[in-house]
Amino acid sequence: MIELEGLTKRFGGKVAVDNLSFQVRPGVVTGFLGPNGAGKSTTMRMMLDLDNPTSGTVRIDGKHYRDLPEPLKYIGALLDAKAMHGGRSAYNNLLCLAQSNRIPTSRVDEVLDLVGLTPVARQKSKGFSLGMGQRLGIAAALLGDPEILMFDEPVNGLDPEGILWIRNLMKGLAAEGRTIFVSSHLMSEMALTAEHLIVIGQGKLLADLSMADFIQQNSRSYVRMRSPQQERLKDVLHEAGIDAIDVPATGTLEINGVAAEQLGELAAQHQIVLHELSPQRASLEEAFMRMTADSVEYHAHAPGAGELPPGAAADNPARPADVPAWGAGFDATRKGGK
Ligand SMILES: Nc1ncnc2c1ncn2[C@@H]1O[C@H](COP(=O)(O)OP(=O)(O)OP(=O)(O)O)[C@@H](O)[C@H]1O
Repeated sequence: MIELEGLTKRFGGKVAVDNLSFQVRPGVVTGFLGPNGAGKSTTMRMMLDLDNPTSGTVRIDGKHYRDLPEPLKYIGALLDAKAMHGGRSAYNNLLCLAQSNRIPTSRVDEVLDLVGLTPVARQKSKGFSLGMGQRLGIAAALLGDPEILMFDEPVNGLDPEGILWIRNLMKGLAAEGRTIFVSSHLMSEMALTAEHLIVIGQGKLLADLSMADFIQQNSRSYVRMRSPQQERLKDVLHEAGIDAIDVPATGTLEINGVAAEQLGELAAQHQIVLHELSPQRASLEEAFMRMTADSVEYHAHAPGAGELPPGAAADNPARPADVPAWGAGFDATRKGGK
């Protein structure tokens, strides 16, 4: 278990982490999300005592990091895969870590095997590809067989097979009852890996909830309809008092707040042929973009480019102007702490 209480970090006048309080619980993979510059790495560094908080505390299994007798046996972390000594072999990098943390040498071969680096164990790590470097960093995190593991962007540089491997590894470690805390910008990957989410923006807590609740509360669901008798369908919907949004790009209609069953029956009553009748649920990416739209520090302003994915917020007529950017269902009282 990791517990943060009022954690704050200022760099000069800049507040990088702003009064963060949350817990990371064992037995599930907890995803850590936030736009660029939100304060994720700074938070993780303070969790590992690599940065001093301006105020607030982090406890690892109830203790401050510096009071853990052999920290690697409690918490393993992959923060920067390039932090390894390039002139040393993969084996020697891990051996040094093992010896300085009183971890049996036999564990070095075990973790090398676990991450698939045994064939290159004696090669200098400076010749490693990005993906091999990530695997070595993960091996180092696993060395002390810790109950808590933290990974900052662990799938960076990994190929699809490597991404699948780390996903299964993290899920497997969580299933063993360990605490797994992972940051990633790859929303599709996070959606497949994490069960719980902590979301921050400009250093502040925006959400602390399950993946399912996060998506449900921060995205709209709607029904998509397509018919070869589209104009007739629009008239029928209009007569029934149902608002349909025309999406010319896809030749579809989008309907909010009416069940697909009801729409299908209405079409059938009027003998309208349907080529599509599909309930839509937004992706984690859309939910994330909606929630963090107000706290993105660095916007790209390409001509004509929207800042949200298709269907989200600004270009989405379904989102009324008075709905806050984190979505209609999101409980604003959750902002800043549970
Ligand atoms: N050593 C430092 N000195 C001054 N400012 C810093 C320092 N480290 C981080 N910051 C600032 O603190 C804020 C949070 O940075 P941090 O790297 O923690 O964000 P992040 O969420 O990890 O971002 P990214 O997703 O881009 O990695 C940023 O505005 C950053 O510029």
